[in-house]
Amino acid sequence: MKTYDAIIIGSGQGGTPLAKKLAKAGWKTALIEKQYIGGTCVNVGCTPTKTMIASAKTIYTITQAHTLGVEAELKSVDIATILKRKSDVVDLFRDGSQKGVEETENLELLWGKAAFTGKNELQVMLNSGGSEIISAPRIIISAGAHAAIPKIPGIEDSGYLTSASLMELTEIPKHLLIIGAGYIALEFGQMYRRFGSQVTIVEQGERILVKEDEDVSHTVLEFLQQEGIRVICKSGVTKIDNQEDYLLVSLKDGQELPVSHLLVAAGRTPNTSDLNLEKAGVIVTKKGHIQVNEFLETSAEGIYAIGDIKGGPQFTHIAYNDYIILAQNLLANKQITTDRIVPYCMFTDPQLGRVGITETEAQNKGLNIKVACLPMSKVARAIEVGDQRGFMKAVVDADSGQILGAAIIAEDGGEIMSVLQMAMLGRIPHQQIRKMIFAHPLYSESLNNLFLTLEK
Ligand SMILES: Cc1cc2nc3c(=O)[nH]c(=O)nc-3n(C[C@H](O)[C@H](O)[C@H](O)COP(=O)(O)OP(=O)(O)OC[C@H]3O[C@@H](n4cnc5c(N)ncnc54)[C@H](O)[C@@H]3O)c2cc1C
Ligand SMILES: NC(=O)c1ccc[n+]([C@@H]2O[C@H](COP(=O)([O-])OP(=O)(O)OC[C@H]3O[C@@H](n4cnc5c(N)ncnc54)[C@H](O)[C@@H]3O)[C@@H](O)[C@H]2O)c1
Repeated sequence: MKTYDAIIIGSGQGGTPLAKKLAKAGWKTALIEKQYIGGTCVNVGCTPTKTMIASAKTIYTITQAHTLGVEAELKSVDIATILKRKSDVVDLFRDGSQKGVEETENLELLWGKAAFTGKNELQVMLNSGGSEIISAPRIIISAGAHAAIPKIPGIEDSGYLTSASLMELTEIPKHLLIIGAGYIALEFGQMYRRFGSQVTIVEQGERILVKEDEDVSHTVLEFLQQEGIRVICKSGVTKIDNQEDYLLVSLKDGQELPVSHLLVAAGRTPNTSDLNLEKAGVIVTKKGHIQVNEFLETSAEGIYAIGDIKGGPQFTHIAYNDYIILAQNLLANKQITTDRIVPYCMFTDPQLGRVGITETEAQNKGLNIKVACLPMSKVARAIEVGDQRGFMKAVVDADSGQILGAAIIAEDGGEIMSVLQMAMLGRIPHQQIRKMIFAHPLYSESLNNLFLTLEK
């Protein structure tokens, strides 16, 4: 049996840098990966989607060009070239990451599937054949999640797509029906609508993005509908009939929709079921996520979990930040916790940049708050570039002036949100941002005016 100082299962955006960091600190480290270096983000998540969304944005820009006095015509959408460009970018990121792993001293990359055989022991079913038993006093589980497939009669025979397989489809769907109205549904829905698909989104909740404030969810719905996307909420798919050349999708309200393709975007299931976690004494939650404390420690001593597999917000920057926390705790005996401000950005167009608490959450907690709001139609930069969709909103503590949360729906909403995130971290009150100097005429400059609304 081979022994290491640390073993990491999964080479995502937390697992890979952690493996390199521990190895560089002199720990004999093994990184186990069953498929591709880079995990979901690089191979089938953020990188390919944002690359393809750039093509969709170009289509939109062409269709809007006349409003800026430019006559332009969209001739065709070349999905083969869009997919090729996407694959090239993925390869670039993946290869770079793999090279980095292979060149790191003290780090051994094992291609295969890991499962626990004991407390500190794993069996790796090697992709090259055979298996290996390895052990370490520290094991970090970073094995991610996969698309959840709801149990719907007929779904198995429907040839349904997930976010991963849709990005391999060499045709543009005639009519794409999407189950779910979360980030994946909305990003893909808008992208494929712009590519030319008819798009219908079916959501079980009472509205899209149900965790966001109602005004946020309403504004996002509005700009999606403006592009001709149909959104059906408080509904669900009850049955799918695979007809000869189309799918007949039945909805809860009795509607029957003939569609060409089905995308399942109904959340993600943690990759815990094949890990034999019970052999190591690692407890999972009812939803199958690994239970961790604020130090990312599992119920078993010496075993940690980072990224999507542990539940909570599922973002690349969270997996990466988990690595930052754990590396310091393991290597420098620190006691850093996961108590952190969580930013995120949905890459629709306009984007939804979000950080901290929502207005509704603040109200439910009984906090003494003020809410600043500014429509993008009052933002100089938005007027100049000709895209006035969306608004900026910030929730502030009425007593201290500290920013508690923000939602920015705007062309570069994520970047503007990040400015407010920095203010939250630096504890800069809104009164100071109101008078702060920003370069004119940036979007961020309008944070002056956003907080001016609180003085009126
Ligand atoms: C379509 C899509 C778009 C997204 N866009 C964004 C975005 O724009 N921004 C953002 O922040 N987040 C985005 N996300 C979420 C983000 O991709 C994830 O939160 C992030 O990748 C999670 O990283 P992770 O390391 O926890 O898991 P993963 O990246 O999934 O890595 C887990 C790795 O473990 C490997 N593995 C699993 N089981 C085993 C095993 N038993 N043995 C060996 N290896 C194993 C897997 O092959 C995989 O490589 C998106 C997700 C999707 C699906
Ligand atoms: N820009 C980004 O950061 C980004 C982009 C894409 C994905 N992601 C991450 O990927 C994860 C997965 O995304 P997602 O959109 O699949 O999940 P999600 O959890 O964000 O949304 C799933 C939606 O599907 C609905 N749903 C579930 N089952 C359903 C059913 N049977 N019928 C109808 N509706 C149903 C849910 O009510 C929910 O609204 C997210 O947690 C997100 O963090 C992030």
